[in-house]
Amino acid sequence: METMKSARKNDPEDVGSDLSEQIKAATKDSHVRAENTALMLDYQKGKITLPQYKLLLCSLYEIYRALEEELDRNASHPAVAPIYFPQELARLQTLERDLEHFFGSEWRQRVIVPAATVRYQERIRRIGAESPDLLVAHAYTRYLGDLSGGQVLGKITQRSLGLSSKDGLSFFSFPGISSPHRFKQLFRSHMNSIELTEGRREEMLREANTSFLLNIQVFDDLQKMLSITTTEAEDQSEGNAVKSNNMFPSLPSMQFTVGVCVALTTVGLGFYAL
Ligand code: HEM
Repeated sequence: METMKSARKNDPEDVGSDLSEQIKAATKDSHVRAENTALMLDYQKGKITLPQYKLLLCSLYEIYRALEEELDRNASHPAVAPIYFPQELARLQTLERDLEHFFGSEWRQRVIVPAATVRYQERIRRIGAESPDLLVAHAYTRYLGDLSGGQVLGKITQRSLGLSSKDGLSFFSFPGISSPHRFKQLFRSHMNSIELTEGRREEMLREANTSFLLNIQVFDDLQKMLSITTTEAEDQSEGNAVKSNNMFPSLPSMQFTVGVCVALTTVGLGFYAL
């Protein structure tokens, strides 16, 4: 209680008592860091490439799979229920459509993610099992981000990749939301209706920063994967293997195999090139 009060007193932005205002203020620096990752800077410069976008989709798929499964499972939890908007927000099916567009009907075998994505997924699943109220922080970070800067990123993706239709861009589209601005206000007001003790509120702000950090680590890992694939497999055609010791196929059995191989040999493994 005391910590929160003094934190607020020292905050130059005079943050009020609403969770939505507090979470925005608490994650302001993390947001700047996320915007300044190499991947997001490439985005802002309109330099996103198809391999980058495809890899990003794979990680987003795994992140939203965990997030939306945990939100569904905890839909009636008193903290989760107010921000549970599957009709308007759910991204999993949009990501499946986009992945199928780029990888074909066998896309599930082609989903590869870096270690940071596995950590993010694990964090969401643990929160869902042990502290479901904190799923609010994860939903906030991803969904309000998608409805904010994410809307611009969608347009940039279409332009950068020279896509003439919206195929492959479902992720950015929210047909159930006519005004992202008004929907974000609704989401914020629902967040503000959640009853939290000061202790849980502090936890929530911490978790939101953890969520941003996990996103940053995913973006950084994706850039590393890309530098490996571009230096080692530049111009390789689809289907050729590339080397990496930081990529995880998303199937658990495959992850285990990869883990064992990496541990035993520390040599790179073969994956399909993007
Ligand atoms: C190129 C990178 C990015 C740009 C240009 C960008 C831009 C923006 C802008 C302009 C807003 C304010 C919109 C408004 O006030 O209505 C915003 C809000 C937000 N962004 Fe980003 N963003 C980027 C990356 C990210 C990332 C990577 C995340 C998290 C994973 C994120 C999460 C959020 C959240 C949660 C909000 C809502 C803040 C609030 O109102 O509480 N953003 N972003």
